[in-house]
This record gives sequence, C-alpha cells and structure tokens, in this order.
Amino acid sequence: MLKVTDLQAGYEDSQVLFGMDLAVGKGEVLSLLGRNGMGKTTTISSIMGIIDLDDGDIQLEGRSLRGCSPYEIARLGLGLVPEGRQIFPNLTVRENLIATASNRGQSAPRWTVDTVLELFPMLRPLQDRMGVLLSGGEQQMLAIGRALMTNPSLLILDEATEGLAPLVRDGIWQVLHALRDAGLSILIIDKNVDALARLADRHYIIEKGRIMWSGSSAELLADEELRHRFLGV
Ligand SMILES: Nc1ncnc2c1ncn2[C@@H]1O[C@H](COP(=O)(O)OP(=O)(O)OP(=O)(O)O)[C@@H](O)[C@H]1O
Repeated sequence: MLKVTDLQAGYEDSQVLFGMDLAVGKGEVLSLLGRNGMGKTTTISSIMGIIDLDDGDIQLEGRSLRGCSPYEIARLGLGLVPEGRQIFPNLTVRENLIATASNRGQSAPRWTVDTVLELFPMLRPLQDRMGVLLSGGEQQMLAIGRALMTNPSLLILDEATEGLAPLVRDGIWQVLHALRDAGLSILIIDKNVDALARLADRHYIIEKGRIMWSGSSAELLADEELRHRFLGV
C-alpha cells in the first residue's frame, strides 16, 4: 500500500536521507528502528509531506505523494501520531477529536468520537477538559484517537510510548495490538525492541539515512550483535 523508493531528503543545509526504501503492505505492521539522529522522524516527515523530497518517490496505493500537502496526505489515508503528541492545548478532548474527523468517502466510518472513547474509556470523563490539562498518557491516547478520527488506512506513530509510566505504556501497546488485530496497517517508531518484536511483522533498521537491515521479529531477537551494533541495546 505504501512504497518509499530511493528517498532523499533533509533540511536546509544538511541531507539526512540518502536513498531510503521501504514498503508497508495492507494489514502489515512495520517498525523503523535506529539510534538517535539516524533519520527516522525525517522519514516520517517526508512521508507526511511535512518536508519536501529532494529525490525518490513515495507512493500510496500506486499514487505518488510528491508535492502533496500534509492535509492532502492525511485525506488520502495516512494518520500520524507525531513525536511529542502535539495535541491542540486550547481545545477540549472532544474538540481535538472532531478537529481532524474525516470519513474519506467511506459510507460508515469506523472511527467516530464514540468508537474512540470505547477504545480509550479513560478519556470519556475528560471529554470537556482542555488538552493542556491532560497528563502525558491521556495526551498520548488523545493523539492516537485524533489520528484514528481521520479513518486512516495506515497509522504512523513516532515514539508513541516515550516518557510514559510503565502501566500507561502497557495500555498503549495493548491498544496497538487491538488495532493490528482489527487489520489496520501500522508503521511505528519506538525504542522498546521487545515490545516492537511482539507487535510488528517486520522491522527496518536505519543508519545514517539508509536502511541497513530488514527482517522478521524472530531474526531481530536472535541477532544480538545486530541489535548492539545498530541500536545500542
Ligand atoms: N528541523 C530540523 N532542522 C535541521 N536539522 C534537523 C531537523 N530535524 C532533525 N534534524 C537533523 O536531522 C538528523 C536526523 O534527525 P531525525 O529526527 O530524523 O532522527 P531520528 O532517527 O528520528 O532520531 P531521534 O530518535 O533523535 O528523533 C539529525 O542529525 C537531526 O539533528
């Protein structure tokens, strides 16, 4: 469904991605791993149209996303849970959810305020609370809920469990397992290799803006040297 080919991108005076290739199939869960500063977030920013491509292509269902705005890309079916959550601080929980709602022409959208609140029952009593007043975990649930409200065909998460208490983290992993089991395609960046190995079908390791390795969870867990060399774990 999503195909990234020879992607080159970066910032004003520094190239970060030097020919990234990756592909996510329908219903597949992929992880993007790598040490800090290797280009994971830059890859996602390129896919979402937040930064321009210098070369290469990104295709969704065979259609090139080159030149599309982040808004258009969201409308085409990519839902982003950004690093740092970035929820709207001065909107309520409900307003945050409604702000991105879109059913993309589907007659019965799967995700509505009600179905998001069923997925995250802890948000139900907080519907009228301002985003700024939520805890980190509540903000993270809201950020995932807000991305789901676009009824995406691919959900992309950048460090969705970072900085959260262990129990809250476990809750987020459980939700991601439920979304996977319901058939949603997911591309996820996280530091927890064990949790990623349980969730994802395949993993890509990025090093200095290129994919250095890709493989299954079993292959990733079996190769201690690989994890030490490219992930420092
Ligand atoms: N807005 C920006 N302007 C200029 N350089 C940037 C910008 N954002 C990131 N970079 C640089 O691009 C490189 C790749 O950063 P990126 O955030 O993509 O890495 P990452 O693999 O996601 O790592 P991290 O886990 O630290 O977020 C780094 O050298 C970083 O300093």
